Parts: sequence; C-alpha cells; structure tokens
Amino acid sequence: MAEEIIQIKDLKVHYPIRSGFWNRITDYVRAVDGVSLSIKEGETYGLIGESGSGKSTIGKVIVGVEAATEGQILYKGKDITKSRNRKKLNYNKDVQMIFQDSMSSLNPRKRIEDIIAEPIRNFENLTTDEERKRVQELLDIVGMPSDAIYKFPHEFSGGQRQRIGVARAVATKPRLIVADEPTSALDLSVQAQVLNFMKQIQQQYNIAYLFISHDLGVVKHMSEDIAIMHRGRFVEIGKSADIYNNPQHIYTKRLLSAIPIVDVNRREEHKRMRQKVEKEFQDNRDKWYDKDGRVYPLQQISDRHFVALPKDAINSELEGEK
Ligand SMILES: Nc1ncnc2c1ncn2[C@@H]1O[C@H](COP(=O)(O)OP(=O)(O)OP(=O)(O)O)[C@@H](O)[C@H]1O
Repeated sequence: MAEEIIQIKDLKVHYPIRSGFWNRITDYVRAVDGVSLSIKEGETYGLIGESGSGKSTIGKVIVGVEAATEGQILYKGKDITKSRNRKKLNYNKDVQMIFQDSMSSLNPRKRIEDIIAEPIRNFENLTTDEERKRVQELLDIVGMPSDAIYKFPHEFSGGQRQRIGVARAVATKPRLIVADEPTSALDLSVQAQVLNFMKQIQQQYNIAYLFISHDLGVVKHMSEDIAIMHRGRFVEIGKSADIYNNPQHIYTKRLLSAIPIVDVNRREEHKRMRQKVEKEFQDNRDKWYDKDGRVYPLQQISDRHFVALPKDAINSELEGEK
C-alpha cells in the first residue's frame, strides 16, 4: 500500500486585521481554522470549496509561501515547518505548485526555455546542453513542440501555457504537486486535455497531487479522496465515490446539487431537486453551523467518511453512549 507523503495536522492560518489610528490588531481572518489531511504517494487528494473558503491558503502553506499560525505539516514523517528538515529532505525540490493563471505565473519577459529551466538551475548543476535536453524532454512530455523553447508565454494559448506550467512544475521531478485550480481558466475541451495529461504524468512519475478546485465535477475525475471546505474548516471528508453517492452534510448536498446536468430531459427534475436541497439548507443551517457560521468538528460516520455533524447529533450520540 502507498505510504503517506504528506500529513497536515490541525493547521490554522489566521491573518490579523488591523484598524484605527494605531493600526492595532482588532481581529483575525480565520482563513484556515484547524484542518487535518494526509496524501498518499502517487495519489490525488481533492480540495473543494467556494471562493474564500481557505483552499489556496492550505496550498500556500504546503509550498512555504505562507506560514502556519498553528499546526504541523509532516513530509515523509518530518515536520517541515522547521527549516532544517526542509533542507534535509530536499523539500523545496520535491514539492512544486501549478497555478490557475498561467499568464501571470509565467514571467512574460522570459523565453520558455528559461522559464522551465529555472527550477532545475536552483537544484542541479547541468551543462547548457544537458539542460536544453531536459527542457525539450519536458516539453515533449506535456505535448508541446520542441521549438517552443525560443518563444514567450504570450505566443501560446491558455491551454498551452498551462502545459508549460505543468512542465515547469515537473522539472525538478517532484513527489507532490499542489495544483491550485489548474484548469478553471480553460475551455471545457481544453480542460479535459490538461487533466488527462496531468493524470498521465502522475502515473509515469508517481507524483501525488493536492488538487484544489471549486468545481466538484472536475475533482471527481481526478481524486481518490476529497475534502469539502467551507469558511476555513472541513465540512466532509472521505473517498470521493462515497461523498458523491452519499453526501451527508447539507452544504455538500447543496454543492452537489449545483452541478449542471447535461441531459435536457432531466432538467425539470434536477431543478426540483435543487429547490428541495436549497430549502433543506435554509431551514436547517442553524443546526449545522455554530453562532459564527462555522461547522462543528468532524465526526467519523464510517470507515473513511467524516462529517461535521450538527451539535445536536453529537450530543445525542454522546447521550446514547452513556
Ligand atoms: N494575506 C492575506 N491577508 C488577509 N486575509 C487573507 C490573505 N490571504 C487570504 N486571505 C483571506 O483568507 C480567506 C481564504 O482565502 P483563500 O485564498 O485561501 O480562499 P480560496 O478558497 O482559495 O478562494 P479562491 O478560490 O477565491 O482563491 C479569504 O477570506 C481571504 O480574503
């Protein structure tokens, strides 16, 4: 069985809000408020939530561009919030990121050769010929022509730039890639191509992905395990098939009901189902959320399925156990 490559334990990221003449801290944005997850080697973990739920912040802490307020991140069992462990484990080489917006994440003034070679230069001492060979291999892997090396990012389409972003992320032969909405800026048909070759590369190189998206439909095709996030906390986590077939939290049900359906004959039925789910959500939100509008801690409901059950359900279960 695959080993866990990364474990996040009770991660919190709170950003201070300053105000007033003295610019004092008056409150905190609890962007991430106590989440735990683990990703196995070569597997994809899907992180789903609407805008502002805290998904990108988790990704940023993993790649080290944001700091954790509390909690631990273990890579191969070692806490990488300590810089000596990051160095010892080659963490910065092994963990890479793919961004949503390839136009702003690829330097517009650099040629593709330099963009892809940059991470290699940070970690390896290759000759110019060796480096060019590696860059051309990487372009080949993501299905781009070899003369792309002489061009600049604006000379490519969005889908092609996303491929270049993937080639760059794969350049250091990473073990884990944080993919933050990698296809949400692309047309549907191009999305499918990019997702397919991300899967191919994963199998070829045994890379694990943390796949971040607001789109449940996309994550379903990519991930073995998923977490649904809302206001900094996990609402429901488990095997993606279990959550899709048997969602338990009213928020998850609402997200699933919002996925558009293709079959025109079922549109009316789907509309009625959406209205029913929305009513359930509005009628019951006080039970499922605390006074700050946050979900309660996760409870295990079956082998790998955890749900942030309402407080009443937790209390009545405890009553039952007495
Ligand atoms: N540097 C920061 N300072 C203060 N607040 C921040 C900072 N970065 C993010 N936030 C806030 O933290 C919350 C979570 O942001 P985050 O970007 O992680 O959400 P997200 O789910 O990835 O959303 P999106 O899909 O829109 O990127 C938001 O309320 C955001 O405004």
